[in-house]
Amino acid sequence: MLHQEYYCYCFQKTHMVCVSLHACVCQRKAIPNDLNVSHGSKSVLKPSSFNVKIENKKGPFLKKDDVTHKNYIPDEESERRLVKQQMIADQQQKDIKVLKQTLSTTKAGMQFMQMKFHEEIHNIGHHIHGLAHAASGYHKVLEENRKLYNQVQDLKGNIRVYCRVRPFLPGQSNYFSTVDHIEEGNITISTPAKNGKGYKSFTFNKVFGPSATQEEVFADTQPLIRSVLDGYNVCIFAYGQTGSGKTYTMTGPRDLNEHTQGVNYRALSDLFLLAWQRKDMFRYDVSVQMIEIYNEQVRDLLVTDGLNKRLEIRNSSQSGYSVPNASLVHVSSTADVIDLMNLGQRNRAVGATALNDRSSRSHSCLTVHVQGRDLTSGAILRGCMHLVDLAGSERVDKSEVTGDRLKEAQHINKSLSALGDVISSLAQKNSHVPYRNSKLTQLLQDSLGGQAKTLMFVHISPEPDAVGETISTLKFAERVATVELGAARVNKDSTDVKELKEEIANLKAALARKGEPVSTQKSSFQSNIQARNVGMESPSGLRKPMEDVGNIEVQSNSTPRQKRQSFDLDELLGNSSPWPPVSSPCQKFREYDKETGTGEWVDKVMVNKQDTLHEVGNPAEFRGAGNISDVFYQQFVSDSSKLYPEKSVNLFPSSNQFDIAPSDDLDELDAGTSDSSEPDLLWQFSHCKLGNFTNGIVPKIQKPDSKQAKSPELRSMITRMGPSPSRKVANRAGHPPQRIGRPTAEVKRKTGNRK
Ligand SMILES: Nc1ncnc2c1ncn2[C@@H]1O[C@H](COP(=O)(O)OP(=O)(O)OP(=O)(O)O)[C@@H](O)[C@H]1O
Repeated sequence: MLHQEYYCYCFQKTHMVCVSLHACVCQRKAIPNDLNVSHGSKSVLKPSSFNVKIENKKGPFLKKDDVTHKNYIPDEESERRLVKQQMIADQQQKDIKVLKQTLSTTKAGMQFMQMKFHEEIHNIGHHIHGLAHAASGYHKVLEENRKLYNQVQDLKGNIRVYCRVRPFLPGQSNYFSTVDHIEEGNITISTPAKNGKGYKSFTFNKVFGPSATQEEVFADTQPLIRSVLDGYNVCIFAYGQTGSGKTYTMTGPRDLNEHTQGVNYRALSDLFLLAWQRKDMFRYDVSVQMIEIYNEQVRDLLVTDGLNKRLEIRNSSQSGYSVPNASLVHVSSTADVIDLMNLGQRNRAVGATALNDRSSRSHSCLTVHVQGRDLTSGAILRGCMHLVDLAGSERVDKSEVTGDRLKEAQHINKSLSALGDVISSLAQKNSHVPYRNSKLTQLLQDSLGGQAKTLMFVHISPEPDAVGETISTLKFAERVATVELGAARVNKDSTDVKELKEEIANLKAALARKGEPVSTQKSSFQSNIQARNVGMESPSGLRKPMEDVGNIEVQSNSTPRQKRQSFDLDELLGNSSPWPPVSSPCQKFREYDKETGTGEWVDKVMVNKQDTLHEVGNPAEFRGAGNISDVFYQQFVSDSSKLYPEKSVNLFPSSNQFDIAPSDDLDELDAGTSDSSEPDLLWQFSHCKLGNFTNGIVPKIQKPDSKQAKSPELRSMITRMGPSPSRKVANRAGHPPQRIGRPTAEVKRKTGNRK
């Protein structure tokens, strides 16, 4: 502003100077005539070239007489004129001086302005540079924000949602895409509207455009997958309308190569790589299951005999497995995985529809179980990863399916709508979540409502005629993104907890023994081991399903009455042999475990609740569980070789199905856990409420006698039980052995509260 004023001022000055100069020139024009007249040939003022020119111009018009005549002008007059001219000359000198001054002031002003101008240009340059810097940092900040947002979501446990847009297929090159633009986590879809075009934007954790490669997609998924090795449960599922690219993302195209491999292959390769990198710290065992849900039936995709067993989905918190009867195959290299997946893909139900010539007609799930043993602390980490390729939703009028295909489509749509209901309930934080309405939601129960890290790939097709499905798919995905699972938790067993679990397993084995005649026990055990070995050594390399190998207790034909008798402590103690070295059964188990390489797939809930154990439980009380195990051990296992191997077998999840002293609580718990909550098994064990040992772990088919848990024999036995020899040393160190019966009432109350 200041500069502008100054500039105006200078302009005015300059203008004035010009006007003055002009006046001066005009005056000067008049001078020569006067001078000539007054002095004749003696001119007072030296004629300038200008004057000369004027003179010359005027020359032809001046006559000789005029000049002569003028010589007669009186001196007075000429003097007066001379003075006047002198005055004019003086005045002009003054004006010139002023003009010179003005000129120099103007010059200075101009210089000042120039300087200011440069200064300003420089400042603007700086400013622009700053803006350019800020602009370049803007994307960095955006990226940072996205990361932070993801971290916050992780903390809240939100389901992550990545969106992927399929490119046009060959032959569709002249189609218009409905995807208007993609920016970071934003995707805008152009929709047909009454008056021209409308736009709808959606925000997700990440959006992959049509040109995104399999490698790029995996790079953003890798950290999640890697956390399986750290003991987290992970679920990645692909959702979208039929033909939108779900199988492509999860598995890859038909002509599979290193570049086109999907998330499944890359995930397992990466797990092996990481396991190898950590080999000095951890020893990992990786096993794989692959199933599909076809027309609401669960089928094993890793069968080689072509037989289709009917499989059941269980709450995995009870056994560590969602589908315990499905083949579980130990894998130790990427090549193993590729073989298995190829087998699974061959067994999968696919069919041609008008929308996809190789449409998946089932939901497939590849489950990877990882168990890591910390070589220094002995702690066990257990992670499980579901990689789910859902069948695509389809409008049967478009897919033009009939007959079997139509039936499949109806099942697919029904189960996807059940998934939608579950998501809605979770998003609204309803107390009841209808997981039971479909096999798919039962399978995903732990991943959608548990403490897993869950990622959904939502797929969309870019074709204009799919825009309706695209919008509804994206709306569903936005809803999924609002579901909070709670922060994911690591499944980690400290060595203490591991020991306690082993003792619990021993106890269960002993209880099982008590109710069986010795001959039956032996044959039962042998047949199971045989079954196991057959599974291990089968040419296909596939293991026998878990239920076949670990379910000795279930096969027990002992009656509840017989079991109840087993709790008579006097009888137990009376017949007891000396304390065996306590380490031996566990040691046996470990050796067996090493041999088979199967690992101890133990109940997830037990692990998850170990903190609770430390918080609320009296360690001495907890140790009591070991006493029971030891007592039974003495009572029934004089020949330890008969028992120990079985104990190791019992450590497998299906051993949880052992039923001895169920209570009324059981049914409630079972019902309660069926939909959303998980039983707190370890907590119950930790309080040595023997009657509760089987809570939540008995299959419904074995209807329990609820009275037994509260039998007086059992109570008295618990009350009178002393510490285990294994814990005697600890007890002697200043602590009197604590009786475990005393806190029963309190324990009962706590157990009740937790339900
Ligand atoms: N990102 C991609 N790049 C190249 N081709 C792709 C991509 N995604 C999908 N395709 C191709 O699109 C077709 C349909 O993909 P795909 O079979 O994976 O769909 P889908 O969602 O699994 O279908 P459905 O639900 O019917 O099984 C296939 O030919 C596949 O190769």
